Amino acid sequence: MARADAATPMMQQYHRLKAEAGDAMLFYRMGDFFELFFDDAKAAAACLDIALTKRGADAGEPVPMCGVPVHSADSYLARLIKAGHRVAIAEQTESPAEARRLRGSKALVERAIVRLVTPGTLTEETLLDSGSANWLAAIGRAGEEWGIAAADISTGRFELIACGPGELAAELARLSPAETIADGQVPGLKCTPGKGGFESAGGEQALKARFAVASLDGFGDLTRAELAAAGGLLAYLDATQRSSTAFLAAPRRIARLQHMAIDAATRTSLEICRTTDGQVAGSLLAEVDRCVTAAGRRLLGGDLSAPLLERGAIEARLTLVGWLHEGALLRRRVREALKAMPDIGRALGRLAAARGSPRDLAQLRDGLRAATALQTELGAEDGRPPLLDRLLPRLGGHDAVVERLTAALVEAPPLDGAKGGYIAEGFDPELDTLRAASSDGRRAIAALEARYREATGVAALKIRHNAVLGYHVEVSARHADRLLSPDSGFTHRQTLAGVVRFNSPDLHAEASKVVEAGAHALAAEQAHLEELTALAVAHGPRIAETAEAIARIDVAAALAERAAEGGWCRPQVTDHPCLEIEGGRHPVVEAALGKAGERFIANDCALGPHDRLWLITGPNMGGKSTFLRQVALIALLAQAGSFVPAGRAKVGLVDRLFSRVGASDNLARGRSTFMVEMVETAAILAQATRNSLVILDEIGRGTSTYDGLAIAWAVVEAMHDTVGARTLFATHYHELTRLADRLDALSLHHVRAREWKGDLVLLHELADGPADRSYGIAVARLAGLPPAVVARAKSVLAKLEAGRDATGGIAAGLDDLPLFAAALGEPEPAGDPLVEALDTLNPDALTPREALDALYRLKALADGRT
Ligand SMILES: Nc1ncnc2c1ncn2[C@@H]1O[C@H](COP(=O)(O)OP(=O)(O)OP(=O)(O)O)[C@@H](O)[C@H]1O
Repeated sequence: MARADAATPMMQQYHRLKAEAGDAMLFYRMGDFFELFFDDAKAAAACLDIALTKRGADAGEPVPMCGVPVHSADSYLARLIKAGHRVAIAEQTESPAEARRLRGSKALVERAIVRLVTPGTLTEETLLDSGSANWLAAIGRAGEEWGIAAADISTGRFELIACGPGELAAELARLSPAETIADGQVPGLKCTPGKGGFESAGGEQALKARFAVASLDGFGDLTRAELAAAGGLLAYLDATQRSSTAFLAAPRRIARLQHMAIDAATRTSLEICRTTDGQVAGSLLAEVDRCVTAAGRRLLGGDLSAPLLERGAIEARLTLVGWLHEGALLRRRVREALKAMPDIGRALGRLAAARGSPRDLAQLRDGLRAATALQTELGAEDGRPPLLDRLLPRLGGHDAVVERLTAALVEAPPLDGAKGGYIAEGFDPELDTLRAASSDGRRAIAALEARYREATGVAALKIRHNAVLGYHVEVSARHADRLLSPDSGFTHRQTLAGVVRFNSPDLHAEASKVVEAGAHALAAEQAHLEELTALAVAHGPRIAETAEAIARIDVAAALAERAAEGGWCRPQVTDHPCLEIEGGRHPVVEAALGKAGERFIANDCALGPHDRLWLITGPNMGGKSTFLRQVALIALLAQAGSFVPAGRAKVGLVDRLFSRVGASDNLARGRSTFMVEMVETAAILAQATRNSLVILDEIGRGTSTYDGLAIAWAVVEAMHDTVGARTLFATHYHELTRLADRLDALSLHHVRAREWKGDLVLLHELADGPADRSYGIAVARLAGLPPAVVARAKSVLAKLEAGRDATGGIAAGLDDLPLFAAALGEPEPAGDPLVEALDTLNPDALTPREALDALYRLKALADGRT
């Protein structure tokens, strides 16, 4: 392609492969580089910040091109995948020498796409985050039923989930897949098109073939939608992996209603595994995580994303955490042992995907050996919890594999198998002979060097080796003459600045022996590598079980550690819909305050059938949001099987958790946030049950005062009367506190504040009853609003309050409303001009200057009225 050659055979081959790659970028292997052409080159050069060049021509136009070296391709791949690209890898499937031998001197090397790299089908360490699972999710459908097949081929986990139309989004939110595929569009979801196979009969066949079973009964009673999803998943894995088979353990069926339902908005709002801006740091996961293994970290993320619903399973986890919590010494020993364990789950994933290295085998050897040692150690402990007794057998049973790997491998094998040197001495006598021959040869060459030095009298003569010349004699240019004479026995090979290189018959003979023995030794090692890999993969399902058991023990020990560190308590879990927390704290806020040397104020909460809705008022910055979230997080932690940041906690099982924050807190999202808020509130009213926990933070404040109050009012009534879920409702609408007179199971609470010498002191302490006043102006002053404005606002407020008292306030008359009266839909009474003027103001949209003007206008209005 170096010259103007319209459709060279190579370009034809490129276009054919590119057509096959479809919308994926094509990495076209040329020697030591992967080259990209045309639009791929432009996009990749921009994304990777590498040089875009032009080369040759295609159809008369120069071809844009860029390339990445093969040896560092992984890091470039990682960046492209992160940026949302998919990449097809076209490898040379024969060597140039073979091509020439078969099809003549100008023959083009054959190439084929060996793999499609997509976000959900990665196995390389460098492309993956060690601390989180990497799910590929396929969505199947049969009538009204939906199914999800999810695989993490980096560890072989495989889940099947049946769900109804309304549950799909929440299940996917739990998995948070790196890639979601479907056959066509799924409303409300971003999916990549799959590679076909999304139908139940084919899916059933594919599953049977994959796991070599005659019947799928052993996997549970799979729905047609699940089978269709599995079909699509397996077809996609085959299409992307091509030259190798992705590792999958037998599918695990995730039963419907096995987990607390948490929708995507709630996950975001509670910042469970990531903060609102996508970081792990600052999330609940980061604050809880004391795992010492990457597998433990992945499992903990999964646990917090999917709290359990079954009391027995939760208690089993809590008992194990409790046991390790009490046994501080044992916990330390266990954690020390775990810390040294390699990530055998991912090592196995790489080996199974035929991308493993000798080091991965050594990791299995060391990891499995350590697992057996841990089994013995824990097996000797008294009073083991039942969950541990179920885990222990899974840690062992690897003796034969470990023995074989121990005999076969050197202690610390290289990451790259290409150069050999990983099979231990004494494992294979033939290999040892070949190695001896090669090292004899190298010794002979060393002897030859000494002999040549003597014969030529050139003390600085050296025998060197490089990839182009192989073994050769090298002398400095000054001494070259002695070797250049025709009868010297040396043949000239190369002259460089300063040095001249030669060959000789003796050297050639010895070198051939070395090279030949070396090549045979390498081939022998390669054969062993393949055989050992096959052995490990055949043993794979058992290894995957061990990896999971290790992760479970790590998570339990980590949670015990976290509890000990923070003085957390074991929650009591009950089926009764209550939520009693004494001395509860928000783990993330507490840690942040702790770093700044400040103390977190613990608060209590007591929700039950007769007091299920708490209406919380109090000043801005008073700690309302923090309190709401800490209660939700404590319930979530408890059901995930963790101790909780409280002095005492009793948690009635929560089937669904909802958290919503009023629109004005989310202005950054830039959509009609009030609309979003209302849609989400509607979803809660439709989905929450008596066993749910709902936290609503300033719902209704994204619109005008009257509308907002009216909506908040109606939502509180509906939560109380119809839904009956345990609810915490934080609001600035003091008018809502009147609802307490009418709604039996509603109680009033406030975060305390005090004005001291004219300054506002926020106590962050929850107390019974409504807040006495709103302190908005005091907070504004705290925030540094100019004294003149603060003073002016105070006098406006005084007037407003006087007006309000005279008319009965903006909620006047609501007391007489029958519940859900149609009257709520009627227009508001012709209002006070002052209130109406206030109503038209949107503080978020005002500049300070406009705000001041507005205050003057309001004041003028008020003056006119009195
Ligand atoms: N229990 C507590 N102990 C100590 N500090 C707290 C506590 N709760 C909250 N805070 C501090 O107060 C800040 C504000 O809390 P939060 O956002 O919960 O207030 P808010 O009442 O919801 O305010 P707004 O009404 O303006 O949204 C927090 O960032 C934290 O620093």
